Amino acid sequence: MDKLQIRAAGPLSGEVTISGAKNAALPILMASVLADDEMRIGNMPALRDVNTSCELLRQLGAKVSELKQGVVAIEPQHINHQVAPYELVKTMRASIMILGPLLAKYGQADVSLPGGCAIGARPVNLHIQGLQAMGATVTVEEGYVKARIDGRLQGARILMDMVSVTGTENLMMAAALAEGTTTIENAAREPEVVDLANCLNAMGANVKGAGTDTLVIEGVERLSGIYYDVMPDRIETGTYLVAAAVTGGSIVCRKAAPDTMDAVLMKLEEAGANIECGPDWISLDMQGQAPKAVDIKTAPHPAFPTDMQAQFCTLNVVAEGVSKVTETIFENRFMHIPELQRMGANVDLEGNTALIKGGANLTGAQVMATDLRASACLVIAGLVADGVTTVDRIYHLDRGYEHIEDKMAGLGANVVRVK
Ligand SMILES: CC(=O)N[C@H]1[C@@H](OP(=O)(O)OP(=O)(O)OC[C@H]2O[C@@H](n3ccc(=O)[nH]c3=O)[C@H](O)[C@@H]2O)O[C@H](CO)[C@@H](O)[C@@H]1O
Ligand SMILES: C=C(OP(=O)(O)O)C(=O)O
Repeated sequence: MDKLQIRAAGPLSGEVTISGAKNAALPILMASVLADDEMRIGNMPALRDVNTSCELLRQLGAKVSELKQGVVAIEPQHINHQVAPYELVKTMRASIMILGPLLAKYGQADVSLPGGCAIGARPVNLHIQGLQAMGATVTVEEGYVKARIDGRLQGARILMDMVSVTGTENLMMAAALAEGTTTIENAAREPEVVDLANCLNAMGANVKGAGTDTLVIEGVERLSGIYYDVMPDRIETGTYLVAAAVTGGSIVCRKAAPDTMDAVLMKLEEAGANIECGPDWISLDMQGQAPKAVDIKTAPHPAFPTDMQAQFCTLNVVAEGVSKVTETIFENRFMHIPELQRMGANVDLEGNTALIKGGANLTGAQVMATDLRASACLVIAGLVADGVTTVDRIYHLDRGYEHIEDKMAGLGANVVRVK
């Protein structure tokens, strides 16, 4: 199994090109099921989750091919099978987003229940309730969500109990081909939800309100295949910016989307970074200074994203001052703290809050990555630790970071993949 070995190599400097967003690419790949003809999706990141999604589409019968680097062509008209098996779903929870498109297009879908993961239980009750409100019969049998509808799904008013990103996306895709109007209240406002809505509208859908908490979707009878470029990954961008801040460095992120990153950029400025933005770039300069500790509380967009919480824990561990990091989205998203403690971090965990005393001199250790962003925060810690840090189980990282060792090396870091 691959590992990453990291040695401190001074402040990060230079430029890094940001990839397409995992969390936009995955729903857009699932949305291709809704099209009558070929979809071409560009700015597709080379990630394990993208490969898994392509494999899922192939298992359904779709023809999927990589045209050139970063462009995937999908011919959904060959789909002849509506089952998403456990073997694939267990490796990627986002597979649940095939449920809405398959049901809306074919009237049936059997999707393995994704189950929990390291960060929490992650139920899908809101996805199921929304489809039921649209007239579907949904049962859970032998670990599978089995959904059926005779004819088309019916537009409905759906009030989401909690803000759910993939729940909103699943129901938006289903509603795009439903009969009549669907209203989704308390919808997620994440930029990736907006990217999916833009893609669906380009395919011929009528989705209004994306980016607000109320979506109004007029169902249409058919959607066409189109070319669409996936938006830049704001979490990957944030990860490199935090890495630069932790090392007291100065970097530029190219092909980024600064307008999707307000909460993260505000916190980096509060930590002492000098941030400048252009239409598609962000620069960060710490002017050789160590970061200052910042309090963080995660919440749905536009507040601070849970997917950046672990990286900011590492920043706070080495920063000047004390800080409080509160996680409100997932019940178990502090699995990185014990690993950071093994490297010398000074952290007290109290329920959903980490109290962090900054200024730690970290030492390299063998650490275990338990989820995607936990892995990223350990890599960042390794950039300033004395000695060698070895991050194990990096298949988590490969789910969400394209060629992380190459991109880090481009910024002057010493990060090596060991087979
Ligand atoms: C592929 C993708 O886009 N993943 C992102 C998505 O995950 P995902 O869409 O799975 O996360 P949700 O927004 O659904 O989860 C938010 C909260 O709602 C709860 N919940 C969710 C659905 C449901 O039916 N019932 C329920 O109780 C969850 O347990 C969690 O506590 O948003 C998360 C929160 O921003 C991010 O961390 C993930 O990177
Ligand atoms: C939790 C994440 O992803 P997923 O929902 O795919 O598990 C993430 O991207 O940090």
